[in-house]
Amino acid sequence: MELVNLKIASERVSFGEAVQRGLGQEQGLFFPEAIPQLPLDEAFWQLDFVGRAERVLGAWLADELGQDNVSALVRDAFHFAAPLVKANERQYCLELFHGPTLAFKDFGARFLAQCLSLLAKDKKMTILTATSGDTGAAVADAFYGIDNINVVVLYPDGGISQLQEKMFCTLGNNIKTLAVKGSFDDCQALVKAAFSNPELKAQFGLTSANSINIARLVAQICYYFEALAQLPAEQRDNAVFAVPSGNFGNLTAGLLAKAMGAPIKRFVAATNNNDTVPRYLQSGVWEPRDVFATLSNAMDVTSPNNWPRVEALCEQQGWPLADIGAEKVDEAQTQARMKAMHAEGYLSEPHAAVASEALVRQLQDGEVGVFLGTAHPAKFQGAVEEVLELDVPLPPALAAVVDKPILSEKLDANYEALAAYLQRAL
Ligand SMILES: N[C@@H](CCOP(=O)(O)O)C(=O)O
Repeated sequence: MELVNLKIASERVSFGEAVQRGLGQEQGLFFPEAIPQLPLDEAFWQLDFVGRAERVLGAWLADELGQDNVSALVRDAFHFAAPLVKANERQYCLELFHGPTLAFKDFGARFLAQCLSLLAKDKKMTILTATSGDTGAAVADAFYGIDNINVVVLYPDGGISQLQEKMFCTLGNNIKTLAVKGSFDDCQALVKAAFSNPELKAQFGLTSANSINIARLVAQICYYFEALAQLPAEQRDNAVFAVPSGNFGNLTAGLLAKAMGAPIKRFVAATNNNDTVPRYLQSGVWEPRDVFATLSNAMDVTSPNNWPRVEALCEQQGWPLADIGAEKVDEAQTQARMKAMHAEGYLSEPHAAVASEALVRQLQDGEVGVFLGTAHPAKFQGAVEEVLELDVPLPPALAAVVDKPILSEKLDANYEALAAYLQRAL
């Protein structure tokens, strides 16, 4: 697998280098030069999730890492299910929240942790990561207690749910958390600025665990094939995927699955009021606005990091960008959809409701909708209980942290403050 820096075409790296470096020069994202194809015979669809993921990731990585290593990484990373659950007559939810931190980020974060332990062995490293809610917990869980790796997570102070915060800001040990006085976009910009300083990068062995990191994305490809495998075979060619979108890593992974041959009919990028992409696809003008705080806070992102990869992939594959549907779902529409889904017998948190609403608007005759359930409803207990007027019990992973104290430090949203923190704390 050779990857090219989308900003500096002469910078080409292997998968192993890309994973350890995170981001290329001039903050360029690494992008695969060629997309491997998968033979999608009936035997492939009959495999279990882990067996299928071994094939999917083997197609990308076996040449470089060896298929035995790839299989071992997959088996250690993916030990939880991704069930496809019928939400109503025309829509299924691909529930990606049955991992240790109850969000889809567990797939990518755990696979990245496995990759780094294979590739970097005992090298001292620092994972610098920005989160709008779910990435932080998944990364913290995946790297907790690993001796040679420190994790520093930046999140918008007051911008994530209390339970999301409890999941990664109460751990201590090698997990350091910074409540930044700013938005998620500020956090992400700080992380990228740190990667752009070669001395700082070398001093601390900085790398990223956001979807900047290609290991996160290739892992996420696997569950798109899983959804198709679980659909009734006669519906497999008519599936429209609605992806709750913040940083657009999840949509990028879906497009990569399609480029590998997954028979996905089309995608709908579903955003909340932070609608930079839907506006861009309408007007052709890229115009991020100030962040808007919503119930679906993990999608409160106005400068989605992965968009250059989406554009590069569409160009590489000859797909018109306009083929990607995009829907903005506002707060009232999100709440109305949560209520409608509950009446239909499905309990949803706000992010999945945004995606389900996008399907309601976009599904055409003969199509079947799959929306991604990116987080467990209990992670948004407050919002779900208020909107649906019911009690949401906490699963054990949340009950275990709910009474623990938050250990985060506050940080001003400026680069000097972050650099000084790293010098002092690591
Ligand atoms: N929505 C994310 C924001 C970071 O996205 P990532 O996929 O690039 O890690 C979150 O929940 O933290």
